Amino acid sequence: MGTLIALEGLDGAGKRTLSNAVVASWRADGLSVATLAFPRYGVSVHADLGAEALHGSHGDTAESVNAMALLWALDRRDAAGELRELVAGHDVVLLDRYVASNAAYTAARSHQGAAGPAVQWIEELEFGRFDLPRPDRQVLLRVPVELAAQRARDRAGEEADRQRDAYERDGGLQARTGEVYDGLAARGWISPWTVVGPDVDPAQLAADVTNQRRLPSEVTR
Ligand SMILES: Nc1ncnc2c1ncn2[C@@H]1O[C@H](COP(=O)(O)OP(=O)(O)O)[C@@H](O)[C@H]1O
Ligand SMILES: Cc1cn([C@H]2C[C@H](O)[C@@H](COP(=O)(O)OP(=O)(O)O)O2)c(=O)[nH]c1=O
Repeated sequence: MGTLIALEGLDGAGKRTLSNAVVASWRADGLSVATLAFPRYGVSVHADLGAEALHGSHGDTAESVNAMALLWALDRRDAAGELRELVAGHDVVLLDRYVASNAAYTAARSHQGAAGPAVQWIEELEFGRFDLPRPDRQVLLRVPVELAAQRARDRAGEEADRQRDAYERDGGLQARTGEVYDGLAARGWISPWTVVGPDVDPAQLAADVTNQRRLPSEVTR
């Protein structure tokens, strides 16, 4: 059994970039690592419908906080079996966004905090009803909202398939989402959190999060 780690943060925070560097560091240390990014665009019809809604399709779907959350949650539900297999077969599984993304964005869209009913609903839906594996640790890449927004704008300019969606254009939503993430980390929602900033050293983070929970393969060695 490996360690399941979820990387969380705002749009444009640098999750994908940090994830690549942390994975490279683990692999250099000889660990077997698997990665999965949510939403699983091009794999899950639910994820694709969600993205299309965020870019203006499917009528009023994107206006519904709960409809959007259900689409992202259904994507993960379909991945539950694969996730369990990945955890069984690797030392570390790193997820680029996981259930906390739904908790943070859903609460923020509902103008609620980290201890409010939206977060509770997501917890019961995804970890309860859908029985998704709980992450052993969650890492919050905490960057100033303006820096994340600037990076999302830059990326939209550089990559034709990364045009900013309705959430990314909503600065107020991003700021509230950042506050909910802070609250989730402070509460230790679901599992312990590690909070890092934009200047984090990926190799240090890689070492820290795997040392904080000794890998089962080390325990049996
Ligand atoms: N540490 C960093 N310093 C400078 N630019 C960065 C850094 N991390 C990411 N970026 C840039 O910011 C943009 C968003 O990063 P990305 O990793 O795609 O974010 P996310 O996955 O959180 O949305 C990309 O254009 C990326 O090249
Ligand atoms: C995975 C996930 C994402 N989201 C949000 C975060 C983003 O604003 C948006 C799309 O996810 P994102 O990872 O940012 O996709 P992209 O690479 O296309 O920018 O959906 C949720 O609200 N709940 C979720 O469960």
